Amino acid sequence: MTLSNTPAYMPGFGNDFETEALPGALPQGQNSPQRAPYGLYAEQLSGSPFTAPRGTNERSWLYRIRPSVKHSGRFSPVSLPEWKSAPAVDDHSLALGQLRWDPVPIPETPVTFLTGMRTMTTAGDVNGQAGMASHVYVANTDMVDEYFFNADGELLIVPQEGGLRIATELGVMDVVPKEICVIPRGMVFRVELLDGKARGYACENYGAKFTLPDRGPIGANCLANPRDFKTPVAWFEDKEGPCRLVVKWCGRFHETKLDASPLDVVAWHGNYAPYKYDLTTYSPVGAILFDHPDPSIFTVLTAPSGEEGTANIDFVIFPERWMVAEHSFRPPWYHRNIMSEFMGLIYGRYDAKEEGFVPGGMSLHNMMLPHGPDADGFEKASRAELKPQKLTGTMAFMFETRFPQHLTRFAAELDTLQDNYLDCWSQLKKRFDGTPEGNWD
Ligand SMILES: O=C(O)Cc1cc(O)ccc1O
Ligand SMILES: [Fe+2]
Repeated sequence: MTLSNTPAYMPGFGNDFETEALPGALPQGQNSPQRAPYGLYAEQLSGSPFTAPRGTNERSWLYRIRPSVKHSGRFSPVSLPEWKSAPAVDDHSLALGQLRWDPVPIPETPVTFLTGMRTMTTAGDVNGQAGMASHVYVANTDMVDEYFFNADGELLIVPQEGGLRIATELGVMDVVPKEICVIPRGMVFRVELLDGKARGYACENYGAKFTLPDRGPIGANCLANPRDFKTPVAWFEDKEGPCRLVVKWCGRFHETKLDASPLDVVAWHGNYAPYKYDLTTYSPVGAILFDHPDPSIFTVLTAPSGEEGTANIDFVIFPERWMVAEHSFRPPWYHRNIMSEFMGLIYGRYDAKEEGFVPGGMSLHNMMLPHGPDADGFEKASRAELKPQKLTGTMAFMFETRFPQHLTRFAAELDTLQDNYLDCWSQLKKRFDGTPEGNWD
């Protein structure tokens, strides 16, 4: 492990941060002094066009031992065959339908966060900077002398089993199950495993960055509060020796050799930075008298598409909470949706599917395909005594996108695909018998 102590963080979402790992390393009052302190090189990393409006303008100034351009020679292609990009309308013979999978097993053979990335779905178009990919990652080996950056999008990581130590150019984050993190497009990082092995989900966002949803009439508080987002303080390694930088660029992978660690940023300032967030600090707001609201009330982060109210991606959670709605069917309703829903379960049970949807598992309810509670869930909720009930031991999430999610061949042929998923609805009975009460025998 790179650090002996726990990483330190600065609170806030999208703040203009400043941090230095050595005293006086960060220039004050200007970005480009003739000679930067400690003989560091100044380098700007732009996450938005220079001319983006203030609200979406993102860049950081990095003061580093060597400029990023000092890598050896041209890039050469490498293959990471299970990491796919949109549009990837893979050749597979799985028929259209609602889908669910058990967890992807963590292999015995060595696999890192990078080589263990397995794409389940792709949506939109990586070249058009619109859409996303849903991945699972499985890992049992640290990335050693190996670094990565993704020019195609930011990466939202949702650990499900095993913690990750993510050493980025701007600092180190430990991210454990029930936490998430976001690594900006273009930022170099390496992943080590805090528990020897790891599994989780990742959403690769090709479009505009994730931001906090507006709260509208909810007001200034609740949902995800900005101060609960944590950005790491500056940290660097002055490490010489051969290493490798892998780059994802327009769906393809390339590598170049380096003779020193690229994690050599001694100080930085700006608002283009990685962050993590503890999902248990999310303050859900819901129905406190009757009915079941749309799941958008549980949005943690939203990535806008440019069309108002039509997200490129919403990252939504279903956290522990009180259920108090009177005379209401409390679980999710049956529905069909223009948006496409990829779901995962971090721990516990999901109220609409108490069986079959297991931690580490996944489901896909694609554009306009009907879904809702399984037959058991419907029966139970239709007869439940409606006293206040705490929904405990549960944390599911959804990557919901305006684009249809195309299945990869990996996902279509995965051993853990549940052949019998549709059966969960087959026992739903006809209750209509012409009487206003219906038949509840
Ligand atoms: O399909 C799902 O389980 C996710 C979901 C949950 C909810 O409470 C309402 C709508 C919805 O799509
Ligand atoms: Fe749904």
